Amino acid sequence: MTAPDDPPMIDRDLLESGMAQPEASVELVRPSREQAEEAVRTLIAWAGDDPTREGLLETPARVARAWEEFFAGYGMDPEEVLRKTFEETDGYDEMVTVRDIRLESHCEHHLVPIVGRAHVAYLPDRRVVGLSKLARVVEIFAKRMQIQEKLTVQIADSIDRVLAPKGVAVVIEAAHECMTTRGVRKHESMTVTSRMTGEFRSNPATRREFLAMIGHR
Ligand SMILES: Nc1nc2c(ncn2[C@@H]2O[C@H](COP(=O)(O)OP(=O)(O)OP(=O)(O)O)[C@@H](O)[C@H]2O)c(=O)[nH]1
Ligand SMILES: [Zn+2]
Repeated sequence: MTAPDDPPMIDRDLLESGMAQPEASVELVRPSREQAEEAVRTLIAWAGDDPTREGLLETPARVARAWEEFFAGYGMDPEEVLRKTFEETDGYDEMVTVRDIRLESHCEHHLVPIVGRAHVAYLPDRRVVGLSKLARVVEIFAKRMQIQEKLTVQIADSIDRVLAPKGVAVVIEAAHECMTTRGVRKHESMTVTSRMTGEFRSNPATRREFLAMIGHR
């Protein structure tokens, strides 16, 4: 039996499967699919409806499947995706920018959608990465429970770590449904976050060039 003051345990299988973020430090025991569906039935009843009526009978299973999509990013390794690079670039050393990457995430406070766009740029140092991989990295971190600031940093820093470029810039513009459909209900509000590393941080001209590329006012 575990003594009450033992250090918290991390479920190793869960960590290795990638379903837990590495910074997790509390006990993580992954419930079964059936337990997850039961939790949905509980929420339906708590909201005031009858989970046994025909229209809602399959809802717990559908919600579980939807969550597998919404949170698929726990099972994926963004650094693995970035590891395949190309060095035959004929000396290309200007900025590479992929802008307007559609972003769909969920806020970790209310578990409701965050929807917007991400713009990702880097200044290559000899090697470049497949363009789709930048969008894949956005996708992997977005498909987790997030706050926009952390999402922005995670995308930029993973590219920085794996590609070791001269700099990385990430800007995210997004609407948070927890601010639009509930709570303060500010329908038009957009949250803009950015993370700049290397030359994007140290050189105002590089930063300006990037902001012009993504059409920032
Ligand atoms: N910094 C940050 N805050 C977020 C993000 N997504 C949602 N939030 C905020 O998280 C906060 C949670 O505040 P709480 O006071 O604990 O929760 P709440 O009572 O539901 O707050 P209200 O939304 O103001 O009704 C709210 O201010 C949300 O707007 C995010 O990506 N980054
Ligand atoms: Zn929220």
